[in-house]
Amino acid sequence: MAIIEVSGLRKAYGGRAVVDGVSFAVEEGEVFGILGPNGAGKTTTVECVEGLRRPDAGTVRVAGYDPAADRGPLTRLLGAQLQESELQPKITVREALELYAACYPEPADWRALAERLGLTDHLGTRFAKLSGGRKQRLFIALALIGNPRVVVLDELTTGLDPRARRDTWRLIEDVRDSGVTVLLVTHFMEEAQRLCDRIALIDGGRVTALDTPAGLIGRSAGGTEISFSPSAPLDTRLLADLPSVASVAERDGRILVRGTDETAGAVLALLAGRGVTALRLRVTEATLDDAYLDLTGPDA
Ligand SMILES: Nc1ncnc2c1ncn2[C@@H]1O[C@H](COP(=O)(O)OP(=O)(O)OP(=O)(O)O)[C@@H](O)[C@H]1O
Repeated sequence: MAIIEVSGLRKAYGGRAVVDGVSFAVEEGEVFGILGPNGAGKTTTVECVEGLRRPDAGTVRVAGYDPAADRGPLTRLLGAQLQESELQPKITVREALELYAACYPEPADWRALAERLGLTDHLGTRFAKLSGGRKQRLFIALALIGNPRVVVLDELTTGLDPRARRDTWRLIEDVRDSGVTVLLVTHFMEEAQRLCDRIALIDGGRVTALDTPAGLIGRSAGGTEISFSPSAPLDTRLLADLPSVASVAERDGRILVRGTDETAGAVLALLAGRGVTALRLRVTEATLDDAYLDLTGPDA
């Protein structure tokens, strides 16, 4: 069942449409990613979902509520980590967690959240003195403190070091496993590939592709690339005739075959049938990075 439904969403600033007919539905319990170039309209879209901006046209529903009109119920069911958030400079981590926990009828255990996010040793530190990464972790904790059904995370791990980023991914997986729906805006392909069940690519204010990470990768022109040096002369037309092969090239005695994830098996079977060995064989799979570059405009 869809818990977030966005349909024909439009938003213009100064007469310029920055979100121009965006539609998608997020199923309850999934991690749904929004990817796209700078200025594509991702934050504006999720801000309409959070009720922070009022759409010019289209509808947004979160668990059946209109975020722009039903502020009360929305606050109880949706937690948000904003892209550029600030707190009072003098507030300590403990005070912020206690203050936010007090705003919700059934808050999460803030000490457990602080522990999970590596903030326990910094409970007495004032916000202004926190490093960028610790501020980010505090905002994630505050997004989760109301025990939300839906959490919106905008550039979740920007500014985190690689270890903190991986810890945060595990936290998000735990959050997802507990049944919370996650709407995630990110620029990190590895993050999207690991965490997201489905991804909407937004470019120029429109959804240009919506699929699973594997589905998007499958659409990439790169596909799978197999390269090898044949142990004996081989007629490359035989390779080109294989059903899953997109192209075959020969360079410096090496043969380069592009195709799908079925191509490597087909090529190796053909070689085996002819008694030819693939020397120095390399198989490279396209990544979400390749798919992203193929599927978004040149400004990406
Ligand atoms: N309040 C505003 N007033 C005028 N223009 C705005 C406002 N907020 C955003 N914009 C413009 O709208 C466009 C879309 O912005 P948005 O923040 O939604 O993009 P984004 O995809 O989240 O980008 P990024 O990846 O850089 O965060 C940008 O050109 C931005 O400059």
